[in-house]
Amino acid sequence: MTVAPPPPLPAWAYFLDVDGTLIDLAPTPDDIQVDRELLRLIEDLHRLCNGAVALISGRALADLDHRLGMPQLPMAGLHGFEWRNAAGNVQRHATAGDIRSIEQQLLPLRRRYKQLIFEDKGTTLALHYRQAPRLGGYLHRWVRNLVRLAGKDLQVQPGKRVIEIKPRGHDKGSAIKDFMAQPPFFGRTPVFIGDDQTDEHGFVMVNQMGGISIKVGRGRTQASYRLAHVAAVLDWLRQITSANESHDKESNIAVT
Ligand SMILES: O=P(O)(O)OC[C@H]1O[C@H](O[C@H]2O[C@H](CO)[C@@H](O)[C@H](O)[C@H]2O)[C@H](O)[C@@H](O)[C@@H]1O
Repeated sequence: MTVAPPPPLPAWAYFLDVDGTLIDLAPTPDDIQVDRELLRLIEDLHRLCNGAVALISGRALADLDHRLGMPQLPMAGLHGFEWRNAAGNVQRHATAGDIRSIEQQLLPLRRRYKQLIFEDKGTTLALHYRQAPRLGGYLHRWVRNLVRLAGKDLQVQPGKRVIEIKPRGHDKGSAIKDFMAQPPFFGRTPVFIGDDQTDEHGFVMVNQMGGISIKVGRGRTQASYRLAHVAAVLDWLRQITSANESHDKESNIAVT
């Protein structure tokens, strides 16, 4: 069922997934297009919501900073394993599990299937098969088995044409909970928008907090609301900025 979310309010706290939510998916992680209009929208939202806007991504903070160039923006990276709060303090959670051994064991797969893209994010690893979708089932079984044999400290996080291996203990839900305990998020109604399986942790957390969870696109979800695609997300968020523009215009008219 498709339920449209209510109009957004500047008094809420906004947690935004990146790939597939703010930015259209691309053939490879490096191919995403970040346009100026998106950056302006994020900046406007951040200002109009008194700073209560954070990105919640599977990408690393360094990657997001490199692509977006917004070093002041609160963000959680690596599915919740690192985060930067509104004061600019960066925290990286301690991890267990031998991710380097998994990296070594993935080498034969990478040598055999040249279409696979391997993303080493330090704390987590991602194996992308968007260029070879038919390998998906086989790769998922292979990696699941590998991670199971490695013990209980690591887990598989499936995503869109990607299999990620990450430590247990943190996720997008825990990142949102951490942000909500601090200013300027504290006391606001949390909104989380995401499109992928890793975002389900965020939806569950926001639902528990009485917030607004929004799934982008199709598929089973714990989210309460749905938006069809990236353009619909941006249009929905723009209601805040355009309402403010018309308010400014009205005040200008009143003053002059
Ligand atoms: O949590 P997100 O911000 O949505 O990040 C999830 C993963 O996104 C990236 O991979 C996905 O997007 C790529 C570019 O569009 C696409 O080629 C790939 O198939 C998708 O899975 C990123 O590369 C991962 O590190 C993120 O975890």
